[in-house]
Amino acid sequence: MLEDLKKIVFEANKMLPKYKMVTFTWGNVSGIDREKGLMVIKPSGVDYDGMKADDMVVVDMNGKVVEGDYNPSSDTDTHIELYKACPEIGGIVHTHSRFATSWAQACQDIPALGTTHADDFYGSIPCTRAMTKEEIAGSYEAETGKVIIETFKERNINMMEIPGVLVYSHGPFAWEKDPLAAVKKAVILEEVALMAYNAVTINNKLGIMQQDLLDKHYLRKHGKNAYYGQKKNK
Ligand SMILES: O=C(CO)[C@@H](O)[C@H](O)COP(=O)(O)O
Repeated sequence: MLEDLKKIVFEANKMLPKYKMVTFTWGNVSGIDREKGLMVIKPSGVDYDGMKADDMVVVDMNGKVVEGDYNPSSDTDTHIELYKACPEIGGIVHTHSRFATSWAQACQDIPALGTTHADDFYGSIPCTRAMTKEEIAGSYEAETGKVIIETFKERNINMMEIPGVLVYSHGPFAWEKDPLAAVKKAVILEEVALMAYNAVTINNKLGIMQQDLLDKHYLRKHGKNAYYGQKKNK
């Protein structure tokens, strides 16, 4: 039901200020009803404090508003491009969380340095290239989505194994199978951005963590024999 999705997307958006992922009206969360071909997203520039579920904006997959009184988020076309590219995505989050945005502004991948990172991202979190003048002058947000997809294709990264990206000079996007899980992933992305910043500040000669350790932790949570949250064997 679209009303249920609006409530979920609303709750997910309200988690952003709760987890201190945004200031003022920055950031946005969306969800998708693939059967109806509709996306629900935060209204643009509306304060989180007074926001209601009914303020969420419903758009079709061309970005046309089909329900809602406000303009949809200015990042709507970026979200749409990501949903079109990866059918497994059910929720997308964009924030300006401080440390992830700092890595995006520095145009540096967030390196995989520890098991906290490995639990949720199967490798370094990529930063996109700078966009061309034409891309910026054109449909910037849609082009942003296309550049994200290009980054993952060129680097042969599975979007659900590393469900996050840094958009150069902009900030992080994170995604998951639903909006609430996507917000959790965005919070973890910010945490590992902070940890990585501290680690490289303490030791600027750090390399990426051992692949064996990365594999063990990622697969322990996401592999076919996942351990976390599973009932113990009889
Ligand atoms: O990067 C920007 C603005 O610089 C946007 O991503 C805002 O952070 C959120 O915009 P709306 O979702 O309110 O349109």
